[in-house]
Formats: sequence, structure tokens, C-alpha cells
Amino acid sequence: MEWLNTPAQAPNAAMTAAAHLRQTQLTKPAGALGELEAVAIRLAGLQGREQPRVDNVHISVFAADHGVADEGVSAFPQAVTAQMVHNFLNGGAAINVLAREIGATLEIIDVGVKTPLTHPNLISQRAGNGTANSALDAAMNTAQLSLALQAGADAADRANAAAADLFIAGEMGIANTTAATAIYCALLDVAILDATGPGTGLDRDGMVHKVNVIRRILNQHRSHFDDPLEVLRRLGGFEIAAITGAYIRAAQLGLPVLVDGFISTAAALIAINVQPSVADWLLLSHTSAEPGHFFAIAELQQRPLLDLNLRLGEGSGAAVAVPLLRMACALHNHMATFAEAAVAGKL
Ligand SMILES: Cc1cc2ncn([C@H]3O[C@H](COP(=O)(O)O)[C@@H](O)[C@H]3O)c2cc1C
Ligand SMILES: O=C(O)c1cccnc1
Repeated sequence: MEWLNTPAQAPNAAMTAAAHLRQTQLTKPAGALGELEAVAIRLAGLQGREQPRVDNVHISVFAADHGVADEGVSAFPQAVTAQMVHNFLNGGAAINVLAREIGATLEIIDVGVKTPLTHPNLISQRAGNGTANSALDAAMNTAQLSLALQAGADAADRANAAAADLFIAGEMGIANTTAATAIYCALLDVAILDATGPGTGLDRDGMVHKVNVIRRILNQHRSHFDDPLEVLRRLGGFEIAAITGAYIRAAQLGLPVLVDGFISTAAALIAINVQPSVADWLLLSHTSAEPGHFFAIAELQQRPLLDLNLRLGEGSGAAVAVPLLRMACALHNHMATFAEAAVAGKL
């Protein structure tokens, strides 16, 4: 896991400055395109080109099971993880539709669904048959953590080899909002009650039970919260570890990342705690309806592009934000300047 210590690439300051200057010359009042200007400038710096682009998008969806599902913390049965992997492979899930709409490459990686699956289009890089129950034990051992992190790094490597302009990670794993919420509580100054939400649709009683399970998880592992990799190893899961590895490697390669929702952001929190320089490379796509997401967004000090009450995961919210990034780039690259259009500047 030594590769985790390599810092992220530095964004290209000259391109950031050039893109900033260009925005002031386009035929509009300065700042009138708000966040679209900011994100185009940011992408220019990250991609090291004056004309940023989001043509080639690579989406890697990581699937795994969680031992903590045994505690009854999800509104859906654990078998749905594997069933949804089949759905991904047959093209019927939300992320399949969105990937087709935006012309993205979509790959599915089994990092530890409970029962192994085989399919010609499934990438199998399994760290185990689901994690252990984090309310009782560490979710994974060190070897499993290393395998899961590497599965994510390999996905970022494939995206980079395919000359992707943007990397998106998605996840599928019944009970993973419990793991993600525990990670939020371990790494942020947030109370369990404020961070816990319905996930796939728990009712009030279900939420009260989930809060109690998360309290047990935190009490079990509390003495290790100063070490982000220990937090990840103990609280799980394999897919969150894979996304952590993918984000860190993408930042090391200089590949911009569009972060999805609540669960992906838990991986982002681990990643920036392991390697703070990764933060430059993480763009937030949307605010999840899961209440705890707010606290991670505050920690990342960014304004997500969208707020649509999404609470699906799979990378779906990030995929939905891609057309917006494309419009930001098109405006930046193709608007006329005041000089080109013979339009008078500000008085
Ligand atoms: C059919 C179905 C498709 C999904 N796609 C993503 N998730 C999302 O819901 C799960 C987390 O919620 P919880 O912690 O409550 O189990 C994850 O698998 C996440 O990706 C789904 C959930 C379901 C039921
Ligand atoms: O925001 C998410 O990523 C999310 C929220 C609830 C359930 N699954 C995913």
C-alpha cells in the first residue's frame, strides 16, 4: 500500500490563470455564468489545457456485500447487491441508462459480492465473500484492504490508459449507507443522529435501529479513528475502499474525478485524510438527500453542482451532472470575446 503515499499531481497554475483571463474576456458581465465559469477554470487547471473538455467519461461501478447487513440496517435484502450486478450487466439499471445518454464507458467490478458471479463483461477483483460484520469485528483484514484499494487504482489506470477526460466511481452494496455513515462519524465532528438517514427507505423505527447499530460500530472501533486507513479497514466496505483507491490513483495520474453521492463521498473523506492533495482533483456532482452528506460537503469546502434530492448511488448523480460540465466547457471554449464580437466592455 506504499503507492498511497505518492502525492497527487499539482494542478497547472498557468492554465488556471489563462482560463481565468479568458473568462473575463468573453461577451458577458464578469461572473455572470457563476459556477459554470468556476468549474471550467478548475477543469482547465486540472486537465492542463486552456480548452477543458469532458468528452471521454469513464465510469467504474464497484459492487460488494457488507456483513453489517446481518443487523437489519437496510430496507432491502442483501441478495439485491448481486441481483443489481446482473441488472448492470444486462443494461437495465439507472447508471446504464445515464452512461448511454452521455456516451460514457461503463465497467462493473465485483470487489466482493457475497457469492462470486461470472459474466464475460464483469471484472472480478474480489477481496472476499462480503465483509465481516463491523458491529462485531473489523470489516476486513489488511490483505483484503490492500486488494480492494488496488482494484480501485486499477480502474483509474484503465480510465487513464483510455485517455479519459473525467473519472466517475459508482457503488452497489446493500447496507453501505451504514458503513458510509459510520465513516462520516469517525472522521467528522458529527453526531450519529444527524448523520444517519433512511438509505434505501427505512421507516422511523428502522432508522432508530440503524442509529443504534452505528453506535455499536463506533464504540467497537473508536480507538482507531485517528488513522483513516484503519477506519476504512474496520468500518468497510470493499467497494468504499476501491473508490478510495480509485480517487487517490486518479489524483496521482492527474485525472479529474466527479464524485457521486453519500457513499462515494465517504471514500473521498478517507482519500483526503490519507493524502490531502487528492482534494484538488475531486469535483462534487450533487448534494445527496441522505442528511449526513451536508457535513462532508462542508468538510470538502465545495459547492456541489446539483441538488435534486437524489439518493441512489451507482454513480448516477455524477453522470447526471456531466451535461452541465460539458456546457460549462462549451461556453468557455466557444463564446466570442469582447474584441472578436466588437462588443463594448464594462464602463
Ligand atoms: C434496487 C436497488 C438499486 C440500487 N442502486 C443503488 N442502491 C443504493 O442503495 C444501497 C445503500 O442503501 P442501504 O444502506 O439502505 O442498503 C447501495 O447499494 C446503494 O448503491 C440501490 C439500492 C436498491 C435497493
Ligand atoms: O447518495 C447516495 O449515494 C445514496 C444514498 C442512499 C442510498 N444509496 C446511495
